[in-house]
Amino acid sequence: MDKKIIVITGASGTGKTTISKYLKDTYHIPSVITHTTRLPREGEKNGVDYYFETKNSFLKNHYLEKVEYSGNWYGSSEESLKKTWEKFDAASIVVDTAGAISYKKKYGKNAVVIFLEVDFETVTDRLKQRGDETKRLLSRINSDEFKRDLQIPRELVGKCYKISNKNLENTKENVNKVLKLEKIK
Ligand SMILES: Nc1ncnc2c1ncn2[C@@H]1O[C@H](COP(=O)(O)OP(=O)(O)OP(=O)(O)O)[C@@H](O)[C@H]1O
Ligand SMILES: Nc1nc2c(ncn2[C@@H]2O[C@H](COP(=O)(O)O)[C@@H](O)[C@H]2O)c(=O)[nH]1
Repeated sequence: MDKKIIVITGASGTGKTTISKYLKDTYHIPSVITHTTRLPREGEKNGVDYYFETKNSFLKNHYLEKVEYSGNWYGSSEESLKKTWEKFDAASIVVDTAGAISYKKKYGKNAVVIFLEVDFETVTDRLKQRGDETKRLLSRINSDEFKRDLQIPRELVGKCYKISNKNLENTKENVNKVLKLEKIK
């Protein structure tokens, strides 16, 4: 079987991490952990949610792609994906749309891109409820990256699955359908 990377993308707060956890809990599809210079949120653990880096340590790693998002750096390594593929046929990764474009370009049909769509008001409410600190939340929802990621970028039009994440149960059903169509599960 071809190795697959399920690339979960969309604006901050659209539910990407929630869906990657669903894939892990329900289908045992592991998530590739990425690196960030952002400080951990309450409850986040190094090596589980992210590899938390300083600006200096971030620069020492080699990345397949890296981005600046709302004032912090994020990057993912090819080595982590290859290590995961040694043990599993499919893995997931949570990235912004710039990252999703990079994965699609590099892995073609082996990159199954899921774009999660939620309207601006709902996503803002969800970020508040998640406990994001007000100053950071405002700076994030006003960032160019956040606004950009509310829509599918032209590079991914016709090359990704768009799923509305209004209702989580419906979203999971739609994700199940993608896994079947792509012969992942
Ligand atoms: N369908 C849904 N209905 C209501 N709440 C949801 C739904 N999906 C996710 N959430 C909640 O919305 C919040 C944001 O979800 P999540 O952290 O998964 O988003 P994200 O896209 O990974 O965000 P970020 O890019 O900022 O890391 C979480 O508190 C999550 O529990
Ligand atoms: N292109 C990449 N985007 C990444 C990576 N790791 C996370 N992300 C995305 O950044 C924003 C902000 O994340 P947050 O955890 O601070 O809310 C979000 O869209 C993530 O999906 C990465 O390695 N590359």
